[in-house]
Amino acid sequence: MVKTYRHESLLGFFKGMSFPIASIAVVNSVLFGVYSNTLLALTATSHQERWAQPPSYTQVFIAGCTGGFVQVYCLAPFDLIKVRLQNQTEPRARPGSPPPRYRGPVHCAASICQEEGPRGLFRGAWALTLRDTPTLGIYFVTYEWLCRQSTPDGQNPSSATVLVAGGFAGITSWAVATPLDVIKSRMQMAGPKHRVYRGVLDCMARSAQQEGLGVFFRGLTINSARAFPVNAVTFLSYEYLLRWWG
Ligand SMILES: CN(C)C(=N)NCCC[C@H](N)C(=O)O
Repeated sequence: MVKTYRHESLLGFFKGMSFPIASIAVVNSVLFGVYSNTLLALTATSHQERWAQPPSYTQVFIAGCTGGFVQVYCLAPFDLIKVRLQNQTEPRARPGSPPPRYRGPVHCAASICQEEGPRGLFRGAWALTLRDTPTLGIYFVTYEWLCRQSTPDGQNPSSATVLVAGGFAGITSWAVATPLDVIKSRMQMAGPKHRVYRGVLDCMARSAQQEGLGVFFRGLTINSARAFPVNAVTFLSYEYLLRWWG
């Protein structure tokens, strides 16, 4: 934090923020929409009946994995641009200094398309699929399990339960996802001119060889600190929106 502040001022902390904001509504709608509809197809019970006739954990896991798999293809380009902008550490342009490689999200997207072709926007998508498919299964199972543990059978969980269960589901999912998150970000940073890795396994092996196993847990603390409030609010919004409109 200190280094980022000294080098890039407060603005350094907000780098790459506009794209995640634009994308989060779309990505979460796809994730929760596919999850709910898969659960509906598997159990034939609506969201209102879900706490009275709870689905099995296997059904929740399959629905979560399906949601995770589908949302990757909306998330991949936004995530790539975020990672490229966040890793660009030049101070803000001063008169006379060379401009940064990417001037903003739109310029970043256009440069990637120009230099790497439109498929370049999906660089790292395979690693993202490996990260998100099982992780989102675990995410929804953790949430369901925590809600059921602290709610009498057949009743809707309280808001406090939803907040705590959502927060811990977020932390658990990031604990599981962090090793592949590290690999995914490394693969996204490699361009066609600097293709550093031959694939996910090569990236894993070389990162572990060069930096030790600790490399797979980089960012875990900050991801977990962020995950609790973000996912508490995400699940509370999901539950209430479906109760009102579902
Ligand atoms: C890769 N992982 C850990 C997940 N996709 N976890 C589910 C939570 C997603 C939520 N939008 C967040 O950013 O925390």
